Amino acid sequence: MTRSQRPSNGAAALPPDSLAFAFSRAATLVESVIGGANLTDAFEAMLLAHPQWPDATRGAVRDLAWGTLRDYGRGDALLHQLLHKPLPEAIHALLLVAMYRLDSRPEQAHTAVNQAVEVAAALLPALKGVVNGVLRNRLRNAAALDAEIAGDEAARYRHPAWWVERLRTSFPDAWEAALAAGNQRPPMGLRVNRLRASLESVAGELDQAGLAFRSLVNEALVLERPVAVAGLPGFAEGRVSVQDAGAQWAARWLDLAAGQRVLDACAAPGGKSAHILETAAVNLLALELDATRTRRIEENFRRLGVSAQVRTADCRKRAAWWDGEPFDRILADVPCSASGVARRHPDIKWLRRPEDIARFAAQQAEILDALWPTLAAGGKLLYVTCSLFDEENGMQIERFCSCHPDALRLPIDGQVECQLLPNADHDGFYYALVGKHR
Ligand SMILES: C[S@@+](CC[C@H](N)C(=O)[O-])C[C@H]1O[C@@H](n2cnc3c(N)ncnc32)[C@H](O)[C@@H]1O
Repeated sequence: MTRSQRPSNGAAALPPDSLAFAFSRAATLVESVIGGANLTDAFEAMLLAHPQWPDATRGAVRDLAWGTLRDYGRGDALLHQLLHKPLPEAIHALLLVAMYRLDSRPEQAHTAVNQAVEVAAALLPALKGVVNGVLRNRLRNAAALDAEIAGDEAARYRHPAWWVERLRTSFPDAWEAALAAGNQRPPMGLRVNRLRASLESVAGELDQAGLAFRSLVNEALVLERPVAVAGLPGFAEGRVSVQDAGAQWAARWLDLAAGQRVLDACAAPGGKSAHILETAAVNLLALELDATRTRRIEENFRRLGVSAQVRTADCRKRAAWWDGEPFDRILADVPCSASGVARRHPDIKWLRRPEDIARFAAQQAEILDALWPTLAAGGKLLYVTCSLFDEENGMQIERFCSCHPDALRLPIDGQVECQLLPNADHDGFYYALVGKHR
């Protein structure tokens, strides 16, 4: 980068309530993710450094960064057509954000171009003409450019080509709908804490607050429009929690009864553990590898008025946490590719590599094999991922059952297994239930 191409700190001088300011901050996040950073961590660090930002600024930066990264496959392909030589990373990221805005708010196209040029003027004045030219070119030649990238799968489906191929193979009738749903903003699911409220009373509170919702068969509620948690009636008092509707099957399918010994082996932030405790008076041990995340389980339990033994431990190292008493139920909600929740974490789509999936699968196999001896004869283990990839799901459980002759596949809702694909109601999850022979 030459001296005139080095970003100045001029973006700090942009008015904080302007679209230009939101563009510049969203572009910083996008640039970090392209460089390999985790989007949520980068955003949290940004907010920590700028506690004075009003909610509207935080929201605008978040919407632009998340939206740009959901659409990154398309933006990247378009820039490939529009640029003749590489630009500094900050300007490249700014163009991606501005192009996302052009697509999502076409009625404000000219404002978007002007605001992006202002950011460039503040960052790298020598390149403001380039930013202006690229964006105007995009607007002028929209149809031709769209035709040019029509054959590019990552652009068309806004997911990496290898990801598209895996879904096409696994779900010949549903892959396109799953990818399309994966590009939408995620729904906001709610769980009612039956120890403190009824479905009817929470429905009444939501009505009173003017929050429209729908109820699903598993008694999860889905808001028609997501709101900030602070604006959710009953949240602070522990009557209601935010939990995706797809995650609310775990407590049901575990077939819980009072007095059972239950293990949640990978528990943080504690959503499914809390649901278990709200469902039946069981004796629960919640394990979590990461001590910071263990604290989130404890905070959630306090808010909801439930209690259990919570420990920071690696569930694969049994000697460190198991007292030798078998469990009647085990929930193994294992770490995974998170490909079923990529619309909540769009950086995942672009940071994961195909070879990462085998690494997750190996880790999941280790966890399953380590937990199996702790399950009582006649007990049940529910295996859960938020993945759409067979290696982490059906293939994993088939491998497990073929290695453990005392393992027996049990039906879930009359099916061998349950693969939920992302849709308007819930994220993507996989469930399999395994029993142990008596
Ligand atoms: C999918 S998340 C669990 C979500 C949680 N069950 C819920 O519903 O709120 C997986 C969790 O497992 C933890 N984890 C990963 N490896 C682990 C291990 N070997 N032992 C215990 N926890 C582990 C991760 O830190 C992460 O918090």
